[in-house]
This record gives sequence, structure tokens and C-alpha cells, in this order.
Amino acid sequence: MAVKKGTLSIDSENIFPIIKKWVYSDHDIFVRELVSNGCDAITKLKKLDMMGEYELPEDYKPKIEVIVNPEEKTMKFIDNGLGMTAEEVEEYITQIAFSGATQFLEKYKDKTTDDEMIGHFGLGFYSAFMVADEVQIDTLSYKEGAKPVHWASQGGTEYEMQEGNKTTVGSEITLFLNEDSLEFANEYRAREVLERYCSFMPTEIFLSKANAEPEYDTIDEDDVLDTDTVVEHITEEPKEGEEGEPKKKAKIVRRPVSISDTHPLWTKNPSECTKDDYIDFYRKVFMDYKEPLFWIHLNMDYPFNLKGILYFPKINTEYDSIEGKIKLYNNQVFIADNIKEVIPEFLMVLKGVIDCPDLPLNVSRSALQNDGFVNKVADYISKKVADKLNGMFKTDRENYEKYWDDISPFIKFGCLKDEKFGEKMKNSMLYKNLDHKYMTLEDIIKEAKGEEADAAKTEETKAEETKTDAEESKDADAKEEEKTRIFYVTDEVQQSQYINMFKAQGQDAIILTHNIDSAFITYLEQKHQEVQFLRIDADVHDSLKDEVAEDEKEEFQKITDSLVEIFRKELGNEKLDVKVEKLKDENVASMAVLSEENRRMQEMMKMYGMGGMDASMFGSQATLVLNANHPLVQFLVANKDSKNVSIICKQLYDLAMLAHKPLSPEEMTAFVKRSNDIMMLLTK
Ligand SMILES: Nc1ncnc2c1ncn2[C@@H]1O[C@H](COP(=O)(O)OP(=O)(O)OP(=O)(O)O)[C@@H](O)[C@H]1O
Repeated sequence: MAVKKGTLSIDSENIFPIIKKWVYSDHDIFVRELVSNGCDAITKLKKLDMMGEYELPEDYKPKIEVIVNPEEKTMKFIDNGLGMTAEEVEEYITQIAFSGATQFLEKYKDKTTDDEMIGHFGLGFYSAFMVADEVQIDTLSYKEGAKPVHWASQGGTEYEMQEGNKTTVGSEITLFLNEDSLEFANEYRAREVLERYCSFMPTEIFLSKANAEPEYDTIDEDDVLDTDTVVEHITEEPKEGEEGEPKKKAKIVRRPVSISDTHPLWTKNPSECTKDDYIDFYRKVFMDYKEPLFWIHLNMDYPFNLKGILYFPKINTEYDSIEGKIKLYNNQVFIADNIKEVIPEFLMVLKGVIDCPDLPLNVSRSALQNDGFVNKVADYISKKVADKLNGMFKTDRENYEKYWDDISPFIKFGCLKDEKFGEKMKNSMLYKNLDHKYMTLEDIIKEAKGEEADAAKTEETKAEETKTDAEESKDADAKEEEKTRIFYVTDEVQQSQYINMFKAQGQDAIILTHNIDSAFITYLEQKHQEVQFLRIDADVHDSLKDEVAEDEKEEFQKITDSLVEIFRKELGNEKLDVKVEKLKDENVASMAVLSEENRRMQEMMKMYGMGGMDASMFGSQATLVLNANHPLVQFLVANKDSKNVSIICKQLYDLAMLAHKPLSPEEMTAFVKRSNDIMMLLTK
């Protein structure tokens, strides 16, 4: 064939995505593109064989070789696929964005059922020019009588093509790396990139360094395979003092190890995979020594093709980063990690692999976002996750409860982020109560209603007889609006005093200690208008106190007024909120409550960095609750002029606050000193 010169032609319709692709991609993706072209070429050749258009040699072993040569600054990609004729090179390579895959599929679409081709866009090959000054192709087509072709281009719009000297069917692409990209001629760097993109490609991939000294292994003679190259047979005599026959060994050229696992676990039928398979795969892919809690094997053919495995990792502490990793593949070719357009955001805390050949991944990410198909995929994934969790809730409650603390932050995040997921999960959400028993919201509402009814009953029966009709209908309206109050604990240690009081009265609360819970509580209140959540120190629950009898009310008011006055004076705070109650728990002299509304407001201010502002602008500080049943409080009422009044008031106040929130350093210092003073009194 005579030397032929020409000009690269550009299919202008497709130029736009090319530019985007250049802008959006990492430089090392050329490796993925060239290896996947080789895979495609092999797939095509196998198809031709299946269809009787070509006969593969008996010993055909599909493979891609990648050879780096640091001295010559080159990188080669060699495949034994179908190769190209000169016409094909011209058509597929020189016309950028005229993909041979589309034509191939078009031509054979009725004869082959599945579309396993990776490339569709006709752009990948040119990514080589991101790292190479010159690219050469040496190729020999499978077609009878085809002549080898040598093609070279220096990245401009010009190329040169002539007859080549390749003798085996397939293609060899040589990149003459540019000065900025010499790293890719380094074997370790090349391996790193290959492992990143090509670990699960459907063809075996072997990396080597040109002119490297061969490496050898010595193995038992019995283990030698036909494919091994034996360089020496060795007879090992038993060591001195050891009995036995001499051992027959063989020194062989080290067997090449493929970079790719051509049948990754996700491509298998879930019924064929064992627990160990899943765990091994997890460890290998995510380098995580911890065992995942459980997993979901996604396997869908219709209406789109999607396979994958999602793992729920163990999250040890609240401080562990809960960022997961979802690797996205397209026909076993790695595309990217954590593509948030495809994978619902809340699933990003999981680890896993998803292979979806139908995704339009060669377009820009912003286009993905609004793609209806992509949204469907995301919906499918989150539906599957919800199904799995609901299934566990119903049929494997024991394990579900065991995992709950680990998985609940993620599930709650999912509910907040994804309306449909929240809807699907709503009956499988668990809440831990004070006895660390897991309950559903329905159970809790029932329980809370029962408790409220009990507490109110005694009062009602007393007042019932004296009620007029008008009063009764008013009561009914109020009840309509009355919400079921659910108390919760955010810190079991800090709030232990309240917990004890609750427990003593057989009152329950739920434990919500994760960061996400405050947002989740608001979400629950929106979804369940009939309930209201109150932190355990937000109010004195009716069941914790005795009612003041009608005939004692006047006297009680007097006591209250005098206590308010004493405390305000002794603590030097005219605005101090003081409330007097007859608490059932006789061990509690004082406690603090902060209304739920005020506390949420203060927390919000803190979150938005407004901590320095005066909290009282948004509501009062905590209210001091004094137990009128407690002797210390009774002492104060009876002995207003005692010299110990001040010390008792301050100590009661600090003790109440201590169980409610951490004291400031100054408050703590004063508290410790005062405690010592009190002990000194005992010595007198
Ligand atoms: N190693 C190869 N063996 C045989 N044909 C090849 C090889 N590399 C490229 N081709 C041909 O050149 C065409 C263009 O390749 P290119 O990588 O530019 O695009 P693509 O693989 O079709 O699509 P994508 O942009 O998605 O990679 C291919 O469709 C194929 O027909």
C-alpha cells in the first residue's frame, strides 16, 4: 500500500460532547478508554465467531497487554480483538466521533441479543492525545486477506497511514508520552491507574515493563501447567538429618497475573454467592478490614439493566467519618466514585459497586442531573434499599435491632432527603426507650397516650361531676388539639436525674442521641401532627408531681411567692424563673426545666454561630423547679432568716443546673468552694 496522507475530519455534530469530556475528565482516563477499546474489539471478535463469520483459533485466550517503556517514554496497549482494515481505520479513527460500535451494533443488532459494547461515542481513542505527542496504531483485521495497517498522528489534524507489519490479528496502540505525562511510563503508576479503572473489565489485562528482567518462581514439579515456561528442573535432596525422598521442583517464568477480575461478584447470581464471597469482595474493593453489617445484591434486567452490591458498613462512633464510597461501573468499566447524580445522596454513606450499562455516562454531569432515566435509576436503588430494610424489619427483627444504632443515622438522613424513601421506611423506624428496648413510633404513641390518660384520669374523675355542658364541649375541642407528648433523651449521662425520675414513676422516653436527631425530630413532627416531642428536661411531666388540692391552693401560692422572692434575692437575679411543685420523687429538691421551644431556638442560634447573642432575647433561660415536698425547701420557707439560706439557695440552684447542662468554669469553681463550705459546717 502506498503512503497515503490526509486530513482528520471532524463530525461537527459530536464535537460538543468531546469538548465537555476534555474539560470534565481526569487525564488518566485515557487508560480506561484504550483498554476498553481493546475489550470491545475482543467482544466483537468473539461475537463474529459465535455467528460463524470467523473462527477463533483453538487456543485463543482473549487478553490485553499493557507495556510501559520508561526509556523510550512509551506506553503500549495490545489486544487480540478483531483489528481494523485500512478503510476501517480511516472511518472509525480519522473521523472523530464516528463510533464503530454504533455501526457494528446496527449491523448485527438482530443477530446478537445483548449489547455488551463499552464504547458508543467515538471519542475515547482521542483521549490518548491528552498525554501523548504522537500515537501510532498497528493493526491487522480478522478479515480474510486483510493487510496490516500502520497509522500515526501527532495530535494535530494530520495523520499518516501505510501498510504495517503486524502479523497477528488485533491492534497495538503506541503512545509516545509527552513531557508532562511521563509518569505513565512508570510501571507502578500505570498499575495504579489500571487498578483504578480496569479492575473488573471483562478481559484479562496484563501489565509489564519492556525489557524487564524475567522473574522466576520455584514450584513443585507436579504443579507445573502446560502454559508454564520451565527454565530448570531441580531435585532437592532432604536436608541433613531429615528423612524422605528428594523433592522434584521446577523453576518457571513467573506466571503473569491479570489486573482484572473478569467475573466480579456483582455479575453473579445472588444465589451463587456465599457470605464469605461478599465479605472478601468488600475487603478487596474497599480495603476495609471491618466486616460490613449486611448487604444488598442488586440485580435488575428490566426496564433497565443494573447490577451491583451495596454494603452497610459498621460505623463505630459518631465521630467516624460516615462517608462511604459507591463505585459506578459501565459494563465492568470503572466510571467514577460517588456520582451523586445517579446515586441518591443519602446512600453515599454506604459502600458498594453499581454497574449500569444503560447510563449515559459520557455526557457532562450537569446533564445527568436532569436526566429522567438517571432519576429512575436513583429511585430504583433507594427503593431496593428500603425493601431490604423493611424485609429485615419484618423477618429478621433481631438482627435489625442489633444493627439499628449503626444504620439509623443513615436511614434518618435518607428520610430527610428522600420523600419516597421516608414514606417506605416509616413503619420500620425504631426508637430505643429508657430500658434500651426498640419500639416503633406506633408503640410509643400508644404507650405515651396510655400514660397521659392515666395521669389525667384521677383529676378528671374529681372534676367530672361539677361540669356544665358548655365546659364539656370545650374540653372536647381542646382534646382534639391536644398532642401526644413524647419525651426524649439526648444525653443519657447528663440527663440521668430526669431519667431516674421518669423511671421511678414508670414513665418512658426515647433515646435520640445522634446529631441528626434534632432535624429528624422536626421531620417527625411534620409527618405526625398529632405528636409533640419534648426533651426530658423540657417540662415536669404530670405523672411526676402531685396536684395541689383545691383547699391548699391559697397556702401553696403564698409558699411559692415567698420562695420566688428568696431565690431571686439570694441569686441576685430579679428575672429568675422559679416554679414550685409537689414532686413525687422525694430525693429531688430542685431541678431545672427549659421549654422545648426555647431550647430549640437556642440550639439553632448556636448552630448559626449566634452563640454570643443574648439568649433571653429569644426566650427565658431555664426555670428552676423546687420540690415543695422536700425538707430543704420546707426549711427555707420556715426559716427565712437563717444565716444558711443563701448557701442553700445557691447550692440548690447549682445542683439543678448541673443535671441540666454543664456549668461554666466560674460556676463550677464557686460550686466546689461552696460544697466544701457546706462540709465544713458538718465539722462544727
Ligand atoms: N483496539 C481497537 N481495535 C479495533 N477497533 C478499534 C480499536 N480502538 C478503536 N477502534 C475503533 O475505533 C472506533 C472509535 O473508537 P473510540 O475509542 O474513539 O470510540 P468508541 O470506543 O466507539 O466510543 P467511546 O468514546 O465511548 O470510547 C471504535 O468504535 C472502534 O470501531
